[in-house]
Amino acid sequence: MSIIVQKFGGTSVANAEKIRAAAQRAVAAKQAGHQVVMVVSARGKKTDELVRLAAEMSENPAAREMDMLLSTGEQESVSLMAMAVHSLGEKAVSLTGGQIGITTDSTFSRARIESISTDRIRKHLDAGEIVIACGFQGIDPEMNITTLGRGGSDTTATALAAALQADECQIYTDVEGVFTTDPRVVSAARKVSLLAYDEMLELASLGAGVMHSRSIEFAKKFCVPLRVRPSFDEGEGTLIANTGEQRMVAGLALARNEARVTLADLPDQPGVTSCIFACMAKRKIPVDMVVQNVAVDGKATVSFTVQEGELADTLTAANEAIKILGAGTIRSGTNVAKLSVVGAGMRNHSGVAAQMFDILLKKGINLQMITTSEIKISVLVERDRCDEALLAVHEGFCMETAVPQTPEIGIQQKTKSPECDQSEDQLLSRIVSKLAKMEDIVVSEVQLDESQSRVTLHHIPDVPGTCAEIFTTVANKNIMVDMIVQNVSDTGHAEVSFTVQRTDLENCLKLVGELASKWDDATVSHEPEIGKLTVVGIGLRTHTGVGEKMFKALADANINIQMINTSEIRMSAVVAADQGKTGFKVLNKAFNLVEEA
Ligand SMILES: Nc1ncnc2c1ncn2[C@@H]1O[C@H](COP(=O)(O)OP(=O)(O)O)[C@@H](O)[C@H]1O
Ligand SMILES: N[C@@H](CC(=O)OP(=O)(O)O)C(=O)O
Repeated sequence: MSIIVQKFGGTSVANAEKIRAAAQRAVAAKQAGHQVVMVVSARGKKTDELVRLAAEMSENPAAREMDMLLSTGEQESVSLMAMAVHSLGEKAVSLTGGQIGITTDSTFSRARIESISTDRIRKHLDAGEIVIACGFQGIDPEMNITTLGRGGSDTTATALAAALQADECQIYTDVEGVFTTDPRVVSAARKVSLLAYDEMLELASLGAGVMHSRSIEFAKKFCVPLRVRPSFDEGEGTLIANTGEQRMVAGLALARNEARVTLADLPDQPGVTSCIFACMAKRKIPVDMVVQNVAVDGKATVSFTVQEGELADTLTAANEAIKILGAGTIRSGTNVAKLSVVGAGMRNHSGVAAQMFDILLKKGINLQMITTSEIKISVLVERDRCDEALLAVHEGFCMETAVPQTPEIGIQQKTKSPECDQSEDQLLSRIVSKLAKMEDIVVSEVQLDESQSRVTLHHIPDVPGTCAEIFTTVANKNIMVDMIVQNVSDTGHAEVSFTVQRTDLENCLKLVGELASKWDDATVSHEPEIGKLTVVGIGLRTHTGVGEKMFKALADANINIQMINTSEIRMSAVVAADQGKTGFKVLNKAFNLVEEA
């Protein structure tokens, strides 16, 4: 019999009427012939209330007691839900995380799921009961109650769906589905019918609040079709699954509360990035928008962003790194927000970044930092203008219209869509079947690309429009740009590096040379042959250990890193061409992957 998991978020169970409506939905699915598992969050703002209550008791409540407290919000709603189902004449049983058999590690307030025993759930389902599970919680090996981190009920739902091999995991919420961007911020946002796992993974980790990125990791790893649906009507919502659709721009995400950190005057030698990542990973700080540009005068600069709430911890970790490295200075700033564009089709189009930069130029918004990955572009902008930036990019790409928009700038390359590649799915399922713990990191592949060159523009004006001009000029000549990194500037001048195909290098140098000659003191440097090493997997950025492992393996092999970019599905490092093959070997070893002959 088919199993359906239905998750109801806090807003969908906020009062008795809503609880009854959710119960009716589960009963309807049951009566349509499915076995039904409901995952329910705490009602309305209950979890926030509990957090406030704890703050009244203590400035620094014990983590164990916090989890004990917060888990009660879900316990309240599952029992009410079971009563509602009973009153509709169906059998139902409510279960806590521990009763279900969700075992986690002991990291209170952000525990990771280790395993789920499905025996008890199956017994209840086979007895014709609707199982109503508490979201967001589990139990550690010492029987302590743990919670999975705020918003963690999505994770419970997809993890249960994965363990039960459910036919669909439905996430019921207070909007029609996943929109091109938060519909509460941009009223013209449009609901998207279909998204690829990778697109949703990137959107969720870059700030789209509708889903928790960890839950998409489960869905992708275990191939669970996810459907985000409205709890208030019969809308079909958004299906998140493997799809070959190649939209240039599928969605936008805004992370408002970012902080930027720059470590400058670092020695330009192997091990620097590794040391910084290790210090961050030790404190479990997820860093994003990591930008390391080519060194100038033997001194390297690494910038990255973290959530503002993590800044104090990050600065302590950065100080530690500098002490270990024996050199370096730290700068940081908080009035910034990160705006990201995500779309699986951008991997084949030369103009998405150029068009985004052009849209922001027309608003006079400066790009303080840029990083791109295969299917996303992130820029750091002034926080006070981030809503304006979001709106402008949404409008500029005509995202309110249902027809996929192709950028006006650049061309589309004809390449096959990787999502349709079945061998990739098989590779993934082989790796997932060997995981010791459900939330272990999945690294499926290491790639070496030896077909690219690196181009850097030094000392360019740090004003709106510079990058728009560079990348529009390049895209208009049909040159495909792969990685782009631009570091934070505190000097009025910036540096931007990018990679292009070696066959396009000559053309590209001519174009950027002409541009650079217009700007006082701007110069161009390049490296005709580089190696681009990429680690491919799922949830790479949110698991802080992946960067640490990657950069340590490269440092141990004495390989210097010239450029970095990171995303949820890929982490890339540019190294010297003659070190590419060694890098490929050591990374395969570090991630226990069999090296291909
Ligand atoms: N791209 C997006 N699409 C849809 N909703 C989004 C998006 N980005 C952010 N949101 C916000 O996510 C909210 C739903 O998530 P959440 O409040 O966690 O719901 P729940 O209580 O059901 O878990 C919506 O109300 C919406 O404001
Ligand atoms: N109640 C928890 C878990 C959760 O996922 O809630 P929601 O589904 O309402 O986002 C929280 O507020 O974090």
